[in-house]
Amino acid sequence: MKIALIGYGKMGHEIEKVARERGHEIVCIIDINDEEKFDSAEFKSADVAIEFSSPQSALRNYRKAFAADVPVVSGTTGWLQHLNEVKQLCEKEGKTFFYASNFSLGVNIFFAVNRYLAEIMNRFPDYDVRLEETHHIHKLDAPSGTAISLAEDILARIDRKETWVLNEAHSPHELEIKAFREDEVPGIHTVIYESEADMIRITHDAKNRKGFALGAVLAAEFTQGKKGFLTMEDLLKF
Ligand SMILES: NC(=O)C1=CN([C@@H]2O[C@H](COP(=O)(O)OP(=O)(O)OC[C@H]3O[C@@H](n4cnc5c(N)ncnc54)[C@H](O)[C@@H]3O)[C@@H](O)[C@H]2O)C=CC1
Ligand SMILES: O=C(O)C1=N[C@H](C(=O)O)C[C@H](O)C1
Repeated sequence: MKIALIGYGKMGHEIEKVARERGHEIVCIIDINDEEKFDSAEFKSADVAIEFSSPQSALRNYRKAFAADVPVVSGTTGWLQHLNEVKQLCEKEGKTFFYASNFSLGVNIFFAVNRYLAEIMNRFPDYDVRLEETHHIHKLDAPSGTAISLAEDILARIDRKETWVLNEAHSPHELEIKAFREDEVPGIHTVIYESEADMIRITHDAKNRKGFALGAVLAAEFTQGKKGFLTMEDLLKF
């Protein structure tokens, strides 16, 4: 496949490696201040663009890629206030867009375990639930996109929780998410259930960025011949 990269930072470099190992060609690399490249023949020749940039630039990049009729796979976090707009572009204008707050297989298995545990815990109100995430000090958004996905899955299943909050919860109906920033940590997410008697903790701890990058390239391969808004549930079928 011919792949364009939008955002050539930590993830862009990791994705380039995995994509080349899987036999793909990188036809165009667009980083900050490269906007004219969206109009280039190289970009327009791409079968798909993989976008990992910043919360502030993601939506503009999607629009630019769609205008060139290039499908987009994006892992950028912190832009979800525009989600409905992007879904509408897919539905009304037949664009292809694959989004995941976390592309790693391990995290998507962890999401399934989180959903199952939340279903059980809905019947046990003695347990309070909270989330913690730890990432490298360069991360621009908090809480992480992955923590928000975990929180939304919990809110959909635990009736006693109504909304998530970053930092301290002030009511039992709030689901607390604590975000820590330390050194070069690739990403740790923990869901904690605590009663007066005990504590149950489930954790996903990324050892590096390879899992995110492989998932993004698999998603790019999956977009071929497909239209609409796609997610890891479409790719992994669980
Ligand atoms: N969904 C997932 O599995 C994962 C998501 N992420 C998310 O991906 C995003 C990027 O992460 P990293 O690569 O670690 O960040 P990074 O800061 O290392 O790289 C971002 C790159 O985007 C570039 N950029 C900034 N504005 C741009 C623009 N307007 N157009 C094109 N490029 C632009 C920057 O110059 C930089 O090279 C973050 O939002 C992060 O949370 C990160 C890892 C996994
Ligand atoms: O910024 C990162 O590094 C990561 N961002 C994603 C998120 O916000 O959940 C995924 C992963 O945790 C790494």
